[in-house]
Amino acid sequence: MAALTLTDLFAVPALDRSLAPALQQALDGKAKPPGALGRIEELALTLGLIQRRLKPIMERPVLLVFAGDHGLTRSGVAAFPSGVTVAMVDALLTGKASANAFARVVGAEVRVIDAGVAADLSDRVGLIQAKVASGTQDASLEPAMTPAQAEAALLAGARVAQGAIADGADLIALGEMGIGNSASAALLMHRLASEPLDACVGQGAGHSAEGMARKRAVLAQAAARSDVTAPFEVLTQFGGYEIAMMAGALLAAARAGVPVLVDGFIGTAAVLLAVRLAPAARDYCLFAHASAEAGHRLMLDAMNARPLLELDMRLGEGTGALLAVPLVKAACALLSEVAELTDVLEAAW
Ligand SMILES: O=C(O)c1ccc[n+]([C@@H]2O[C@H](COP(=O)([O-])O)[C@@H](O)[C@H]2O)c1
Ligand SMILES: Cc1cc2nc[nH]c2cc1C
Repeated sequence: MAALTLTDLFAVPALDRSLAPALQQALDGKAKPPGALGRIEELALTLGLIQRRLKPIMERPVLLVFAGDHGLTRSGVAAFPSGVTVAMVDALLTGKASANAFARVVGAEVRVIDAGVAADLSDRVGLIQAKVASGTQDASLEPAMTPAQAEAALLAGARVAQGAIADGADLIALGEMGIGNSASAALLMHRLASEPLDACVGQGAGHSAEGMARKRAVLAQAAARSDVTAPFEVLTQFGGYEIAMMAGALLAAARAGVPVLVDGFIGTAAVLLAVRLAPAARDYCLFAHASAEAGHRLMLDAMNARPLLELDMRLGEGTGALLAVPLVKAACALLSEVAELTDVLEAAW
C-alpha cells in the first residue's frame, strides 16, 4: 500500500447523512415517548451516521494516550517538572494511572505512545515508539518544531489510529500526557479560535498566582514572536508532538468512519487543529466532557460542540473521554436492543 500523505489525510469525506431519516424513525419507534432519551438519542443518531448502520455497534473502545514534552517548560509555564511526563508514561504502561483505572471500569484498552518525550524510552515494554524529537523547542524563543517534524507527527498519529482500527477498535478515545501542554494548547486556541490570549490561558496542572502571571507573560512573548493563523503553521510555531498526533489520529479515524471521543482542553485543541486542517472531521467527534480548565468552554463553542458530561475534571490522559464510553455504549444499545413501541403494545393488548 502506498504511504499515507498529508493530502490524503486532510481529505476527510463529509459525513454521509442519508441514513438520518431512517435512524430518526427507528429512534421514534422505540418503546418510549419520542425524544424521551434526550441527548442519548442524538448520540445514537450520530453513531448510526458515522458507522453507516441502523444498529451501531460499540464493542472495542481503545484509548490512545500520546505523550510529549514542551520546550516552553524551560521558560517556566508549568508548575510540575517535565520529568513528570516520563513518570506518568511509566504509570500508564503499568496500569497505575487514573486512565488505566477508568479504562478497566468501562472495558476499554489503553495504548500509550511516545510522541516526543524528552527522555530515552526505547526500553519501555508495551510503549508505541513514535518519537519525533525529544520535546519541542521553546516556543517563546523559536518555532516549536520544523514543518517536516509537524508532518511526521501528524502522519505518525494517523498510523497509530489506523493500527488500532485494524485491530478492531470501533471507538477511538484521545488522551495525552505532557507537562506544559496546556500552554501549547492555549496558543493553538488563541490562533485557531481567534480568541484573546488571556481567555485561552488556564491553570493547567496547577499554578500559584505568581505561576499564572509567568505563564501569561511567557505565552504573550511566544504569541508576539509569530503572527501565523494558518493551522499547519500554527502547529509548527507552537507545538506540540502529542497534540499533532492526536490531530492525525482523529483525521485517520474520521477517514475510516470510526467515531472519536474527545477529552479535555488539550485534546480539544488537537481537534480544533484537525478541524481547521480538514473541516469535515468535526462530524466524527463526540465531545466527552467540559474540562475545568479556563478556556475549554470557549474552545468547544468555536466548534459548536456541547460536551456530554460536566464533572469539574481537568486531568487529561483521556479520563473524561473514558467516562463517556458507557453513554456511547448505551446509545448503541438503544438502537440495537430496545423493542418497538408497537410490538410492546401489541403484546400487552
Ligand atoms: O484535559 C484537560 O482539560 C487538562 C487541563 C489541564 C491540565 N491537564 C494535564 O496536565 C498537564 C498539562 O498541564 P501543564 O500545567 O503542565 O501545562 C498535561 O499532562 C495534561 O494532561 C489536562
Ligand atoms: C501528576 C500528573 C498526572 C497527570 N496526568 C495527566 N496530566 C498530568 C499532570 C500531572 C502533574
